Amino acid sequence: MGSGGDKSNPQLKQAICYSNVEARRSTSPSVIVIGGGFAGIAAARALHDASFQVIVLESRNRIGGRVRTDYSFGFPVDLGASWLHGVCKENPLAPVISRLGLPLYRTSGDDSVLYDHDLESYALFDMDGNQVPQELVSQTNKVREEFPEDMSIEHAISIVFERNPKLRGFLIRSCSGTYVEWKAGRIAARWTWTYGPWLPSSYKHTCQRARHPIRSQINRRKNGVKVSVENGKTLFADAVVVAVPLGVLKSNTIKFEPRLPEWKEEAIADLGVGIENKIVLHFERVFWPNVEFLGVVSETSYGCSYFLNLHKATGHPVLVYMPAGRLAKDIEKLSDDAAANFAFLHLKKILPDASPPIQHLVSRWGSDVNSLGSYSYDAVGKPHDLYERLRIPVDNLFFAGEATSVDYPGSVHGAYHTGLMAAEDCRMRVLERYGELDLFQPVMGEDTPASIPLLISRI
Ligand SMILES: Cc1cc2nc3c(=O)[nH]c(=O)nc-3n(C[C@H](O)[C@H](O)[C@H](O)COP(=O)(O)OP(=O)(O)OC[C@H]3O[C@@H](n4cnc5c(N)ncnc54)[C@H](O)[C@@H]3O)c2cc1C
Repeated sequence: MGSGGDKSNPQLKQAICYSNVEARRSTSPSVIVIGGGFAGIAAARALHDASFQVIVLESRNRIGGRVRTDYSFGFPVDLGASWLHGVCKENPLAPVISRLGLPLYRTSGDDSVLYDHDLESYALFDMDGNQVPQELVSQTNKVREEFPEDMSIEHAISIVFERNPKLRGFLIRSCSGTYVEWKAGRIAARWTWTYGPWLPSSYKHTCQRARHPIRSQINRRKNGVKVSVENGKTLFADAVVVAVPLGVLKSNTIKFEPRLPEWKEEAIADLGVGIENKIVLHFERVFWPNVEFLGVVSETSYGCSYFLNLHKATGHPVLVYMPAGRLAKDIEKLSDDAAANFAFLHLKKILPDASPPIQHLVSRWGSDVNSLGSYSYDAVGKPHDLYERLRIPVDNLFFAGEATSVDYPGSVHGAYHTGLMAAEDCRMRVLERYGELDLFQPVMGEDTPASIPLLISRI
């Protein structure tokens, strides 16, 4: 059995420097990017292209962050992100994916591609193994669309009950068992989450391989920033882009000197971080129905489950169990074997003849010190401007990452987009200081193709 646990390396190793020295003057500005996920790499790339000297500090021995593809089964499996949400509408990553010619596989429920989403692709079962009628599932989606204002998910579900008392039993169970539960009672129901095309051959293609460092103290100075990393090494630059996860910012692993302003600290404290994990089960053969998702509904949220059928998109006999919220947190306390067994027992409830998996992978995004959570979320009753507050620069410190994205929080394209925005803010600020506005290239290159057709297939 393989383990999907991310082998983090908190020890400082070495910094990676993107150097294009020939192309620069000796006065070319410098930036340190902390965090090599999509946000950090996007910022680093953009600033490098704008003639900055860029150092990326990354605490794992890989880049990609919450995008992680595992090949131990002999084919790619994503333990973090795998969907490109809203890709046909306004996903800023779409042109990158197109340029790389990566094939996409379309899954159900995207409100742009599949507005008439094909609910036949879902299969929810109750504890007796009976399939839950599809119209019950669609009611939850309908409520999501109707209520743009801030409200808890519990409240939203109660509205469905008022309107459709006969749905009561089923709805509470099916909702609490899927992605709603992981936010339940705590997240504001803004209903912006959409399901979109999915990239079966993994996100990894859009990252580059590299190895690097960190753990730090950031000292803001009038003329630049000093970053002291845990092995005693000190780096100086004109600016810093902080692109670590919100969970890491909350943990205070990175010290800011002087302290960040109160409004920024509040944003870090008040935005929520939720957990969702993937337990990937590799079987000898397929024995389940040909649907995209298999769900189990039950009286308690712990009895509910949600499996993604990778076979439909990849042809491999793989199911991905996706626990969220408190359940995900509790499962992280189990060993990999016990976690896989827990998922398998859920599967046996609906498919009693299921044969055990031959391999498994288990993610632990909540306890991994390099992420400390899976996604940011907007908590009920908290101010609505927290994502923006988290993004706003503080002097020569710039912030990027999914939790700084007003438009697309909790997503890869949100992270990517904020990386580009932070790079542009950084470029402008440093230019103000250098006073040579024509020296550097704009960060958002004009050569970005407006639209390249995406390769979206449906097997
Ligand atoms: C299970 C799961 C499924 C998901 N599914 C999807 C999906 O289908 N589609 C989608 O769009 N999004 C999805 N997401 C969300 C998406 O993965 C994230 O929003 C996105 O990858 C975040 O990118 P980021 O650059 O902001 O942060 P990260 O990718 O987390 O990058 C931050 C980087 O900072 C590094 N770091 C941490 N601490 C330090 C430190 N002290 N010093 C230096 N470096 C540090 C980390 O190692 C990491 O590389 C999913 C997430 C999870 C966990």
